[in-house]
Amino acid sequence: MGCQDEPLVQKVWELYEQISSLENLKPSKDVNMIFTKLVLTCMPPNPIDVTKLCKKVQEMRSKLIRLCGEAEGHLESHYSTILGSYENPLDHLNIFPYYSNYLKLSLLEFNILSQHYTHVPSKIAFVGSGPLPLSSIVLASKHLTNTTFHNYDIDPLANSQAIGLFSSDSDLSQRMFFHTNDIMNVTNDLKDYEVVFLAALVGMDKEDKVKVVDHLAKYMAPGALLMLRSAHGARAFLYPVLDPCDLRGFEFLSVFHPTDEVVNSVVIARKYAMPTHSLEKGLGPMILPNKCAEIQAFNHFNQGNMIEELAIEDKLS
Ligand SMILES: C[S@@+](CC[C@H](N)C(=O)[O-])C[C@H]1O[C@@H](n2cnc3c(N)ncnc32)[C@H](O)[C@@H]1O
Repeated sequence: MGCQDEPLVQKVWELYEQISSLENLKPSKDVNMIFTKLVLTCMPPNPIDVTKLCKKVQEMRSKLIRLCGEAEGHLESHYSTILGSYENPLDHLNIFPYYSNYLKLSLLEFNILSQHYTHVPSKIAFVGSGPLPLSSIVLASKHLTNTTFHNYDIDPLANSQAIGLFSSDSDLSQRMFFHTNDIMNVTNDLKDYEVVFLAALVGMDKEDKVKVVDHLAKYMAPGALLMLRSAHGARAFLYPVLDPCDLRGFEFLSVFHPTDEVVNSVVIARKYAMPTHSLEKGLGPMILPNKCAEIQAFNHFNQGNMIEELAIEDKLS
């Protein structure tokens, strides 16, 4: 499979060259047009497996993911500034071009969470909330209306922009908290959260993202849920991909690959109830996710979207 001979790879490569030659990635007609083309080019069905691409294309992919992340940050900051100028910012969220995507993504995440968590979480952490924390806003205002959200961002400017959006909202201003910190420096506080969400742009490649997941596995409470965003098919040109075997210390529960305009795949996993070293002695449930090769995934379809769960054979008994 593909180096630059694949038509899709050629198209993405052309767009990458246009993006990397832009003067800057701040929102403008040209920037918006090129990124819209890129997102449409990567829309399913594009069953490309990016792990099988040649080295040159892999290098392009990791640069493109970083460029997309930079552009997303500028886009959020731009609209957060505009929203912050309104008297009631949260009444005008629909000025953000991808607001409807967040409505769909947050509904999807809430539904998947509800399948694995029987009661309403009281405290949630959102890691990588950004200058426009739409995931937390939509989840808190439309789905988890009694839950407190602790938003973490490494960028103080992102948090100061985000905080400015809530002052006029009597409900959310009491339930949204912001912490400026690299999540890798947050330790004991992580055990307070029943659910931790990990934004797609925390960890810009698999290696960095796995480091964050390992850190969360070390400090999250046993049994707590991790919801993270990945990508599938050609959308892996836009975001890093995490596989079940990357979730060391967690029991992989499921991954959902949307086929509509929601770009991110949604992964849910549960922190093992006991330290993984005791699991390896066969004292706990079956396979550890890091034994990838021994896990067979099976897919079943739900309204055209693909849900992957794992048929885990008992290899330790
Ligand atoms: C652009 S936002 C996207 C999230 C989006 N606003 C949402 O609601 O889903 C991603 C944010 O992750 C933050 N980030 C990246 N690495 C991080 C880290 N190690 N710790 C905390 N925040 C991080 C970036 O500063 C950025 O603001």
